Amino acid sequence: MVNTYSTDLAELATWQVFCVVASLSLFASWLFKVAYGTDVPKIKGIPELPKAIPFYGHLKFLGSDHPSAFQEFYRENKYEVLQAKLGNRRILVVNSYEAAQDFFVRNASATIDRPLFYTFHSVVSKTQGGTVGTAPWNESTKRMRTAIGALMTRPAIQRSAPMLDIETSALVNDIFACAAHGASEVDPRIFFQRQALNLTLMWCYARSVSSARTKIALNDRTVRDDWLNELFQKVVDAVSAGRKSDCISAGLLKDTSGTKLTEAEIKSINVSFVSGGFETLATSANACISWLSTDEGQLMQEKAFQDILKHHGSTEAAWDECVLEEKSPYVIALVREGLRYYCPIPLLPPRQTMKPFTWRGIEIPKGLTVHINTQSVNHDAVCYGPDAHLFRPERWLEDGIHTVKQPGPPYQYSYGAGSRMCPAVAISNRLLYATYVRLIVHFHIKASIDALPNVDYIHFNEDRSVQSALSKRFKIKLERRRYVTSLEMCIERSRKATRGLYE
Ligand code: HEM
Repeated sequence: MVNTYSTDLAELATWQVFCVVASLSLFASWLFKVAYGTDVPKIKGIPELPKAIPFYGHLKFLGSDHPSAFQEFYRENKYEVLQAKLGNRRILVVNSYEAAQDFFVRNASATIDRPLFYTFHSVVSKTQGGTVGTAPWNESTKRMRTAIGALMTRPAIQRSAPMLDIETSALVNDIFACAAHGASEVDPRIFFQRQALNLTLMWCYARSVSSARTKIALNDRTVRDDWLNELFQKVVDAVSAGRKSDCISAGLLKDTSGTKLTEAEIKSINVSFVSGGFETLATSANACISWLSTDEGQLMQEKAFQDILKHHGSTEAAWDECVLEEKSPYVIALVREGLRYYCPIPLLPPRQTMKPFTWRGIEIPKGLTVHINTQSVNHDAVCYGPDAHLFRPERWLEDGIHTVKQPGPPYQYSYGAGSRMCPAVAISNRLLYATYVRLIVHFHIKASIDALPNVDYIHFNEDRSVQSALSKRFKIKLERRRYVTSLEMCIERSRKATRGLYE
């Protein structure tokens, strides 16, 4: 007779073994998925970076400077678009100008979304709310972009001229004073940072900051967040009390149109403006001035000076008009070349595909993260010619010498392109134009002998592991132009014209 007790035990043992094996296989399959899997499967037809490792994907292979690693790979292998794994996220990186146009301009509606990142959206952005530049495409983002569009019209920018006047005039005055009126050398970085920060603060909250507070605000995120909340609350109080406050926040709070924004959305626009504007503008201006200060740059300053006089008429007219109109083609070219050459954001904030589309016969799926490698696109020799690696404003002018025709809008990718392109292109170009004009008409900008700038388009950046570039420190000397004596008069005229406009 069969012993039922021992049969049961045997069955139990088999069952236990089965359960252990099943659990182990489930665990192994889960582990494999976590180690090697990606949110979107591999895309057929697009080359993938080599040397992915479990869990990290290509993060270690890419090192701390992702744009340069991708750019190098494009140069060596001619891969205009590459795929890579960052942890378990599959990304596409676009490295050539032509492919960037295909993805962002010709397929603008398919690349309008932005991905959600746990760390950013759940942790970092808790303090001030997210920015428009990191928000996925939804009804709220649509409303915010519409409101921003209305703030960036040509008449709105013309109305901002006094703000630009105050800030560019303050920059010239302060930097010259700090350089002991030409007697000593000066590190210009903090002045450009303060100019950009003040511009966005005035715009959003009708307030500016002292240099001491700029330093604290630049270095301490918590202080900055508290302070932005404080500034916003002041505007809310002023609007509730019926007091006049001439700024974006007040305008949006009082808006009675059908697209009225919530307070959280208005705060988000403010934070987007302050964070979107201050690092980018300051980096572009600082880097361009570093180039101008070199020996080669002296010739460019001279060409710019002559062109400014030709198109504005006189130094004084240029000082007054530059905040209202960009008349000098050479300075316009200088602004454009400065942005092309020194990318304030070398790898653009990611987009996410909203719908599938076909690119050169390859199916690009929905829900895929796409980055534009601006550093690579802006130095793409196929688009800009064999001298793409040189800083040459003349490439944007008809000079009859150079045969490669430069691209039309967006000219370069530092502002991005397509449906989520930077909405502040016109005002940023105007501020950079006015800054260069006001410095060039009064000074020869010369590099320091001991603290030379690094003018290389990759190595100018102090920390290549972070999203926004920041120029390494250097010093310049400001020598007054010999026959131009109107500096103090110009500064005084700006001061009088804008007195009492802002606190
Ligand atoms: C030289 C100056 C600037 C540069 C190089 C720059 C660059 C950029 C770039 C690359 C993007 C992402 C574009 C894309 O995904 O295609 C962006 C977005 C944005 N920028 Fe700028 N920016 C500058 C100045 C400013 C200023 C002054 C403001 C506001 C006052 C501003 C506000 C924004 C906003 C709100 C977005 C988000 C747009 C969206 O996601 O829909 N930017 N900017």
